[in-house]
Amino acid sequence: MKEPMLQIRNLWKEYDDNIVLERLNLNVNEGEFISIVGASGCGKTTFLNLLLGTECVSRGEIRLDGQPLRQEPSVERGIVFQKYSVFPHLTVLENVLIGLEFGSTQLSGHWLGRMFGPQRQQAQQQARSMLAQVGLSHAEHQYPHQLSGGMRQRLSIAQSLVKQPRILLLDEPFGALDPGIRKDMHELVRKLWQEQHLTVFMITHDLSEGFHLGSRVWVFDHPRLDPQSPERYGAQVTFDIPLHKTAIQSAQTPHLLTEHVSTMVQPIPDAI
Ligand SMILES: Nc1ncnc2c1ncn2[C@@H]1O[C@H](COP(=O)(O)OP(=O)(O)OP(=O)(O)O)[C@@H](O)[C@H]1O
Repeated sequence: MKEPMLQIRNLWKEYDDNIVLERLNLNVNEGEFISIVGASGCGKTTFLNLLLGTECVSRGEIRLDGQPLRQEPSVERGIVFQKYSVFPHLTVLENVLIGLEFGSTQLSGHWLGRMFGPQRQQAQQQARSMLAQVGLSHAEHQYPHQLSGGMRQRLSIAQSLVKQPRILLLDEPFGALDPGIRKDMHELVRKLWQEQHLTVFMITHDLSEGFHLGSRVWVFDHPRLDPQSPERYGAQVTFDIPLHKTAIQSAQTPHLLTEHVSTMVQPIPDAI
């Protein structure tokens, strides 16, 4: 049997006395789309930061392809935040290009600057193709302040995906968007997930969005809580809900989804 792409073993994350996450044991296969839901402050973003490598685990480990995950950001992992992370003084095309420039001109830890000649032409081609995929070809010379919220979020996605990561981390990516635009973005993310064979982790506060897009839903919660000392126990994944294609389709009809999910909910055995 194929080894899971990501293996999370007895993972703990603490900030001083604050235990944020405890005893996470999870496997993720390549190509899964994990929707992450849970109460505010229970450690969802912290978990994403651990996967990204901007935070270190306190105990336990994360393995990628059987090897310890590098505790620093790398091109195999891209992230999109709720707040637009684009550079305001660069055009749409330059915003996508800069990701490629950062990636390709690093030497001995120093960023040497811009690409030139054929290398730049190739990068421009790659950036334009990415902009076409997110539907922004017509806006390549515009600046971020000239774009709508949805367009800016498309740009953030293009910026992350142009480096062809295997893992895409989405931290409430659509939280600030109007419902109509969110729907368009759902279609875009679903298309990119399938076409680019990505493994996606998406935090959302919108349960229906999580069920609609995910192939699996994780619920982060505190199985143990000390009201006198809330920092004493960390959150765990208390429910791991696999959603097969039929469930994703039935997301359009919530009552069917509820019935389907109730037969598939899998409490995590060691969550107490
Ligand atoms: N760098 C840090 N230093 C100290 N404590 C931190 C740090 N980052 C997060 N925390 C703490 O970790 C806990 C979890 O925060 P986190 O942002 O991961 O929660 P969340 O579930 O993503 O919340 P929300 O849904 O509101 O975004 C909080 O108590 C927070 O104060």
